[in-house]
Amino acid sequence: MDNILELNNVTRHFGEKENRAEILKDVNLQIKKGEFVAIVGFSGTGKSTLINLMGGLLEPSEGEVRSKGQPVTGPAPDRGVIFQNYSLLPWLSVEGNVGLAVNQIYKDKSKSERKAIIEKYVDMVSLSPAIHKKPKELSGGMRQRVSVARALSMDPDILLMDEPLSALDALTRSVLQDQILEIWRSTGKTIVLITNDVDEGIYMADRIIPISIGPNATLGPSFDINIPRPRERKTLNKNEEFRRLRAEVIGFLNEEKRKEKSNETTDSSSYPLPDIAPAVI
Ligand SMILES: Nc1ncnc2c1ncn2[C@@H]1O[C@H](COP(=O)(O)OP(=O)(O)OP(=O)(O)O)[C@@H](O)[C@H]1O
Repeated sequence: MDNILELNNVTRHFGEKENRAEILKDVNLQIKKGEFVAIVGFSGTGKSTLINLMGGLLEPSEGEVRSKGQPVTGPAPDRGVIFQNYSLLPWLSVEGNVGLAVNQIYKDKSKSERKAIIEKYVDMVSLSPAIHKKPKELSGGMRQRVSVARALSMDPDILLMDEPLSALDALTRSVLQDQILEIWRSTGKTIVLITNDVDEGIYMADRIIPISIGPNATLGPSFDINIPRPRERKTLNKNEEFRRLRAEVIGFLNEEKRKEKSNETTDSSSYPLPDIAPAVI
């Protein structure tokens, strides 16, 4: 099967000369249509940079991103991005926020057709009773559902999710995990989920890929998750495959942390002496 999304030797830095920061290096990734891939890593390693590259919101410094075989040169409606911070317009209702995307994509449709599309996606995330509410009247989980509905309303082939659930409490988080899984199952979309939670990645995805710690962060090995669906949340941590995968992915991440620490201690320039006067004995 052809890859719907491909990253070939992608490198990305920010700044120039003494301010140059090497964030990602030689990132290679192939994603098949309909796959659910989770990318997991520590904070600040370059996960958002990676999703922005996939979404066409950032350009690679080297290498290329391809979507359905074509080079990605900017954002496009077939790649919907869902951000961690919801990014809703506070003065618009749920209907208005989802409508922004719908009006942009379905310019040729009549007002009533567009209204029906908005309602369909608001319903898909179970927010119909709150359709006229403004973001400040919604909980964090509800706001995130609005941003999911907004991304879905453009009917993208690929949903790129940048830690969409990390600001939510555990209970809301698990409800939304299941809602996203149901949307994935019923629509057949391809999903890339960035997360800082290994368990979440294994519960939801077909594959989980840890990302190393930068500078020059890159993707680690890809672990296939051979746990039948639907996965039973309550008994998952007793599942042998779950435990093995969890140990391997956490093992990779811990080893990364250990390497980072040992680099810090051998590099005296990044290990300044404390600014205190010696004690008089
Ligand atoms: N536009 C930018 N200019 C300069 N540096 C940037 C820019 N965007 C990101 N960075 C740097 O790149 C590194 C990776 O950032 P990124 O947001 O991709 O990490 P992350 O893994 O998503 O972090 P978190 O999990 O905390 O959201 C950070 O050191 C950040 O300061």
